[in-house]
Amino acid sequence: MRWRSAKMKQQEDMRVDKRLGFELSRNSREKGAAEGGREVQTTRRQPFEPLLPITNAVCNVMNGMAFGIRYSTEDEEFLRRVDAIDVVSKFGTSLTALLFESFPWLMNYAPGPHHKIFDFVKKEISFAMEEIQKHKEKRDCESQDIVDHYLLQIEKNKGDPRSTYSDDNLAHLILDLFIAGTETSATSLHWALLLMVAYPDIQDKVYKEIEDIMGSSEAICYQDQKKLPYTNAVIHEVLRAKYVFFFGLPRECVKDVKLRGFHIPKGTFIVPDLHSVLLDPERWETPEEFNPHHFLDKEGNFISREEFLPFGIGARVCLGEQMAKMEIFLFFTYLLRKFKFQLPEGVKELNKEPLLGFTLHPHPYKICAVPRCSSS
Ligand code: HEM
Repeated sequence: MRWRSAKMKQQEDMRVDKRLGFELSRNSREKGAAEGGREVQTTRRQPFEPLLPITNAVCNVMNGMAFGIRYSTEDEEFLRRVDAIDVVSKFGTSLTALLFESFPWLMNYAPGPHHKIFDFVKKEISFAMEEIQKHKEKRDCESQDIVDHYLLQIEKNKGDPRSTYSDDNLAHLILDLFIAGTETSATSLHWALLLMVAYPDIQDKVYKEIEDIMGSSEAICYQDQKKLPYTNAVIHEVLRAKYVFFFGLPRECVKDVKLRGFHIPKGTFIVPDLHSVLLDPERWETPEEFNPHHFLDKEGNFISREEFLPFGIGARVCLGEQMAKMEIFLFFTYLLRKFKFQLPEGVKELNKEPLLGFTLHPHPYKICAVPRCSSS
């Protein structure tokens, strides 16, 4: 089966059975994200680049969700896998990958990084296959992670010739989740810390709100975002102002469509431009500025905006939207409560422009994390 059609089929599986993955118990996701936040923390006052600890933490949350395993961030196997996932994600969002999707027969002959990628993919798939096997061997336990839930579906659909549930599809589906869900969330958090350093007043307001509302001892859970309107607005504004994709995922039109007078024939490739919505000057008061007030009313209450579409919209909206929102909220609040992030001595400012690519990363930067008195 071709790469693209195989991917669609596995994601369809996820949507068909709502209990899979994102309907897993909220507790396990929250616990995972909070533990991940702890891994990002550093008590070093020395300048450090936060991307690696953030990526490790996000990757570990995914490991927990998919396989029910958590690694020590020193673990060599874990670091090898994070590296492989990073390489595959970067390839998956590159122009070479788009070319490969469009002309697979041609790309098989062309030299380029995609040949190396296949080795990484094979290793990740065989890792997933081993984990699936281990899960099968101890099937007496309660269903806890994506593999457990999916294996249950394979069993239930045994004998149905139309069923697409299989070990192979499961392994590819998990790889897709790692690719779609690691770099995106990690990049958003990378932007969030940069912006907090660039706008220390906003950082202090977030800290004050968390301290005033939550106190310093209470653990924060995802529902608390309702009690923290300013913090919630800041996170939404990070996702809007520093949107992580250069352009949306390409889609293929499956039938002739008429849209606002335009005829779009079946088979047309559509590349959505979500920046046109997220930075629309007719919709946002100060589209180019980082301004949390886009999501606050005059009384300081959080307001949802229909123009806020970083996860897309419609039938193929981001599958991990809820998980990403939860992860970013929990990591962000955990870190801002523990540390004041600031520029290293002698550094005047950070570059707020993105590096151009399919995913829009900040330029590499270093910051200091100074423990907050009440939580150190
Ligand atoms: C800040 C974080 C994230 C952003 C901004 C984001 C954004 C998006 C966007 C714009 C799409 C395309 C939607 C469309 O075509 O209409 C998408 C698709 C997808 N996302 Fe995310 N995403 C994020 C995190 C995640 C996470 C954490 C996961 C999984 C754990 C995930 C899994 C997926 C999958 C599987 C698809 C393909 C869905 C399909 O084709 O039906 N994403 N995402």
